Amino acid sequence: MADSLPEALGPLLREARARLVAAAVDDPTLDARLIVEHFSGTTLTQAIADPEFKVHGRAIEAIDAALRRRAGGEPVHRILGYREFYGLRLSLSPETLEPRPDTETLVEAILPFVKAIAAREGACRILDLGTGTGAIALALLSAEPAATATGVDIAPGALATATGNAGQLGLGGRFTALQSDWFEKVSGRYHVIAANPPYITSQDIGNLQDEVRDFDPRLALDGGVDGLNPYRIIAAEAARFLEAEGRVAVEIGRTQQDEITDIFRSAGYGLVGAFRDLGGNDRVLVFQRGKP
Ligand SMILES: C[S@@+](CC[C@H](N)C(=O)[O-])C[C@H]1O[C@@H](n2cnc3c(N)ncnc32)[C@H](O)[C@@H]1O
Repeated sequence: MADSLPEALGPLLREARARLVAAAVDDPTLDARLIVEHFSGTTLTQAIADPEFKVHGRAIEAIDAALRRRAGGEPVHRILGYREFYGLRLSLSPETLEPRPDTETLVEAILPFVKAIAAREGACRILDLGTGTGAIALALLSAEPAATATGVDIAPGALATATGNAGQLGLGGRFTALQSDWFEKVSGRYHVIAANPPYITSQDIGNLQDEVRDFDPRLALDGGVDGLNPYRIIAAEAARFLEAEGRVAVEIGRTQQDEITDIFRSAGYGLVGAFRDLGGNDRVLVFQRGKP
């Protein structure tokens, strides 16, 4: 049985960090802070200004339980139940992928086009395929007030979470959730089709970091035998749902740029933008139909 946690905020943070160091957690300082602040409702400023501040017993119990889960390998954001994405707090659920900072590259890549269309036409319609928490759609809606988005997912639990997130962020009036196997139930035409589809090969799933393999849903990760199945479907079917001059923006695995460009070229699209993530990896491709 581990020692009980101190009540005073400063020592509590130190002990929380020490437990995570002992469990060889990757970033023990940050995770200890996130857990203590979340369950005690305190801030770093408070810990510095008033380290003797007493945290109440129920919060200590919750922090203790959360530290045990983290030490047992559960990702910190799964324990907190939310993750920040593009400055938005998004709730997670068992059926949603944890949105990653790499995916913010897609938002940044397509946002200038979304804004240009909204300025020219007074509206921009976005289709977010495999919306998960709603991350991509909601980030774009938060940045462009004239945009509307339909978030598609095959997982009903993901759509419930995305709808909840849209409501929490005051974006519910411009976000529609649609349960569909990719385009199966989609109708209408969109200026932007965005997707961060599953792109890990089925055989590589077992080699992923434990925190990804054991806690992100398999449906959000597995892109089939070569990891490219969802891109083939999107490239083959997007044209019927795109406005003239519309763009398709996809997140990709870091080694997939050439193969995915070929898939879209064969379907009549040209590559009009390629973007790297902050780690310098190829991460986002933007296509337009009829371009060389
Ligand atoms: C990599 S996750 C991306 C989630 C979110 N867009 C993000 O970037 O954080 C892929 C998403 O595609 C969804 N998905 C998987 N297969 C699908 C299908 N056949 N039709 C629609 N969505 C699917 C999964 O449920 C998951 O939410």
